[in-house]
Amino acid sequence: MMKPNIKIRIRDLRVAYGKSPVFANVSLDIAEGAITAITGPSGVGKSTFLFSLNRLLETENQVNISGSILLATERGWQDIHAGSMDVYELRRKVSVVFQNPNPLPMGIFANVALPLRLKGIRRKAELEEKVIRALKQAHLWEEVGHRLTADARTLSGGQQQRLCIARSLVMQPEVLLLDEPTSSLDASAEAAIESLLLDLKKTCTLVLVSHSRRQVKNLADLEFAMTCRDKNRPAISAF
Ligand SMILES: Nc1ncnc2c1ncn2[C@@H]1O[C@H](COP(=O)(O)OP(=O)(O)OP(=O)(O)O)[C@@H](O)[C@H]1O
Repeated sequence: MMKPNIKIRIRDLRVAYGKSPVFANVSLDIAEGAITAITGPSGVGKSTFLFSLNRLLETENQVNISGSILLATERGWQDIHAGSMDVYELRRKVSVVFQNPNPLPMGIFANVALPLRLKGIRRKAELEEKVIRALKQAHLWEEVGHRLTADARTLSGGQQQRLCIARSLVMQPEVLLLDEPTSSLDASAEAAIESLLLDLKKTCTLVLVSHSRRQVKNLADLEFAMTCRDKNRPAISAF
């Protein structure tokens, strides 16, 4: 079997809130075009790890991050913490889908078009083309194509989550970070998202935090389990 290309290279990563570390000494490679699952008990730091990959933790107070996270780009390896890295550009390339769907209080089309509008795209034809493509890619077009102006909050939970995935996909991300994306959904909505994720790895690198053994077994190409090394200091963990 050919060795996979590496999309994200993480070395000696340590994250602490104030003085207390959540984890330290985390080094691993995320393979390109694969689904990498991050598993482990509640509170071990899975979301913290995931959100470090597109600098989302910087919105938290008192967070201390050390170590390196390198992203493979068309210009070679780029350190995501380098001064030359534009954080908005990073988050366009490395996008997040949260545990609970978070559509904005506006129409279905408007939700998916929002990142494009924020980037200054105004041409109607371009917006339409990109939004429709993202909705199709997110396996949602068939269900919503006839009611694009309806409030996104009228969609079912599973449809809302696929809408949020479409909102990420509209910027054509290279990496999708998924934080337990199906844990708030029923079994049929979960199955729809799982088949979508398998499809997406043709175009994206996926990092999936999951609690479900079944999901990890069915979807993941690789798994990293976060564990607490020491019961008395459960904040420190390693893969
Ligand atoms: N903003 C914050 N300030 C301080 N501590 C935090 C903050 N966010 C998370 N923590 C702590 O960091 C640790 C790891 O939390 P995190 O949410 O990453 O764990 P997790 O493995 O994703 O948990 P779960 O599976 O329950 O979602 C926990 O002890 C949590 O209380």
